[in-house]
Amino acid sequence: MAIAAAITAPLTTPSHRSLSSISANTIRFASPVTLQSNNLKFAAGRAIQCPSFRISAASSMRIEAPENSSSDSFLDRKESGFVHFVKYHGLGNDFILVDNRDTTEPKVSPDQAVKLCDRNFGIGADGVIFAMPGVNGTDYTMRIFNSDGSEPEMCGNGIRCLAKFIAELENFHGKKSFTIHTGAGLIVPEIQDDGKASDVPTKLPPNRDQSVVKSRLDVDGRAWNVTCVSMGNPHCVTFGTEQSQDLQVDELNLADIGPKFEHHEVFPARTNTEFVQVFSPTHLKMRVWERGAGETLACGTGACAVVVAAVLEGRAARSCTVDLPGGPLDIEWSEKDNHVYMTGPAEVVFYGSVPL
Ligand SMILES: N[C@H](CCC[C@H](N)C(=O)O)C(=O)O
Repeated sequence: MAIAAAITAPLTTPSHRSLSSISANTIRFASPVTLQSNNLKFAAGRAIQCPSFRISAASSMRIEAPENSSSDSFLDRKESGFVHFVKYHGLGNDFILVDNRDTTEPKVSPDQAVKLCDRNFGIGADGVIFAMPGVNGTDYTMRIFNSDGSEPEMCGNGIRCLAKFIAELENFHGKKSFTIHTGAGLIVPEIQDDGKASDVPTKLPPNRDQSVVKSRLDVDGRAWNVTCVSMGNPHCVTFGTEQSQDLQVDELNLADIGPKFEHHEVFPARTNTEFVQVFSPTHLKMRVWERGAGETLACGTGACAVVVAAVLEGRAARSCTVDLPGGPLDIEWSEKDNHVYMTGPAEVVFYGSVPL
């Protein structure tokens, strides 16, 4: 079941609308990319302009709700003292999804999320995602806690799982659209009953066309070249050091180097870090150390950040397959509409109830 999902990270007001496309096989999101520079102060006192990509998804969605979903489904159970959830994953980047549509308060606290995400003493996941009531006129809101309890702005694999979760909860069939507010902006999935995904581009205000690529960042005594982008959440993409641009990602000790990037003083909100190997201009391989989650098997926003950074560094074409430890994602940064498309799976793993 291949699902592609969108990254939406409008720079500015949430007034723009974006659409995502979901089908039983493929969700395609279209996201215009604009560049904006952030000023970061490096330890050496040298400020670098660090581009932050803003992406706002705009396409439409087709979902085939599960045939057997019924009104008395498991998800309708409401015993007090328990949280009912559905475990989903997108390429092994796995999440506990909670129906939180009846309250604006997450039913699971950040501390409880840490416990639930524990792979030995809990359910086990990279994060907890809530389908919550909409705000400012949107149908739903997505909130997410990482497995360390921190709350990121956005999650690419997670939004694909959430869209499928909502379709099941609402028993969607036929043409249908709904809006999801996220910490990085709006996604408006539109279900097409003809199975087509139409793309409604979102117009983001032009940003300063400044961007700095392959900047030097000293980490752990080595001078890395990094391109930093925002998908609503922060990403630091590296293809290697000033000494060697031929990174062999499988040889990296991510548990050692990952936290040194994540907690580097130039990243006041911490960062997700993608380490990338280029097989060809259309085939990249990455490993990711996620902010607040550590090494994960996949990172949707990270894969998008990697392709945009690779294009800017002249290393890749605009359509690439990105191999992650959990599997491949197809990413396209469209020259035509400046959108980024991401295609990959989102799967239900199991249903469960947990006492809190
Ligand atoms: N840990 C990330 C959020 C999840 C992003 C990733 N799982 C994705 O699929 O985009 C952060 O703190 O920004």
